[in-house]
Amino acid sequence: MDNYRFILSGGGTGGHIYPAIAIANELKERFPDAEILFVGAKDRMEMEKVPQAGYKIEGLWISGVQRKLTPKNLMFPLKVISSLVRSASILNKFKPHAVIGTGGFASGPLLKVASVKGIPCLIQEQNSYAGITNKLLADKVKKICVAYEGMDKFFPKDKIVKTGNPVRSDLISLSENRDNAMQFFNLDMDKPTLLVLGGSLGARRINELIEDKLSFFKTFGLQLIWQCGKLYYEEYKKYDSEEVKVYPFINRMDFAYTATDMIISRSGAGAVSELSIVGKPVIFIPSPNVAEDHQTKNAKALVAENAAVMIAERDLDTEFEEDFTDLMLTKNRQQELSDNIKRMSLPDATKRIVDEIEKMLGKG
Ligand SMILES: CC(=O)N[C@H]1[C@@H](OP(=O)(O)OP(=O)(O)OC[C@H]2O[C@@H](n3ccc(=O)[nH]c3=O)[C@H](O)[C@@H]2O)O[C@H](CO)[C@@H](O)[C@@H]1O
Repeated sequence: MDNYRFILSGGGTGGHIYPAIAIANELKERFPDAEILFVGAKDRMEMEKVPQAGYKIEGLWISGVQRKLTPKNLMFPLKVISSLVRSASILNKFKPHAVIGTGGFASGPLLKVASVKGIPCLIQEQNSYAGITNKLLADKVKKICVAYEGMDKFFPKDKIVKTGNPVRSDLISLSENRDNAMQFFNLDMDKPTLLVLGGSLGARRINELIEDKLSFFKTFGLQLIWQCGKLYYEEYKKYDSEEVKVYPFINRMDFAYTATDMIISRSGAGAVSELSIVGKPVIFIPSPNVAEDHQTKNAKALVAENAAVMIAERDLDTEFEEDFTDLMLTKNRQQELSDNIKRMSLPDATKRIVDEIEKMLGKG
């Protein structure tokens, strides 16, 4: 039988959405007749990105809880009840054989109801520090696919499988050649290119840094692809020029990774997994605003293997120019970082997760 029905749920940021899309693509590859439905949160990024990837999505009325007491929080219990009812109705109608959650608040109510109904559920945790939704679901689900060691601090040991993080297949084997990629961004073939990534939503402090260093980058003859984030685009689009290409969001990450010689990036779990596969020199600037400072931990794991450079936001003013110059001028060091980061990649993560889904279905 391969006319299975699967529901994938996760979202809020790209870090939860793209793993779900990668898993869906692999399910479609193995079970071409399978029906796939996504469930996300209304008004969040997944409502746009999932249909772009060719899948149907239903949106729940749900959001995270704010740390402070706000009017939005007063609505939270209502939202949870409404989402639980809506999840039950989606599950009754679609009758999935398995449900996969990739984190973010939308996956909470859906997987909760699915597990109560006895539908086999699997969750995938991208970070070395477990997200709250996945922690709450851990007892109810059958399997938990993780990317880091030591996750039994958060989850029951017997459910954990270390698979790595799913990466979209077009990023696993970059098939585009550099000329096409440069043409796509309208860049000069003969100049070195720096890619700046602020995570799926953009990063204010990285944008401020880049704005401040534009003439510094020019001294190296660099051209830039600068993903500033949807929220910040109005502020930074004025810098878009022949040598600096400013984007709210890059849909063709395959082109972006192919075009560039050097990368400055946040160290969200997805970025780290992708950049390990891409194998180019990276300077990580972790977000200090995430739970348990997990982006710093992600980046440090690479720095410990001499596979990337990391600069904390608080050190940017004093260290950035020196570290960047060092790396730009030392080709050997660039090569060393490229080789070492590539060694840390786990390119078959998606396949391994789908193997686990098959086992849950009693196959494989
Ligand atoms: C601020 C915040 O809460 N960040 C979290 C969020 O990061 P964030 O949402 O930034 O996610 P990741 O770094 O994990 O992944 C970003 C994903 O977005 C894609 N992308 C990004 C920019 C762009 O222009 N185009 C594009 O397609 C990347 O290719 C990648 O697939 O989820 C991660 C995974 O749970 C966490 O580790 C991060 O700490």
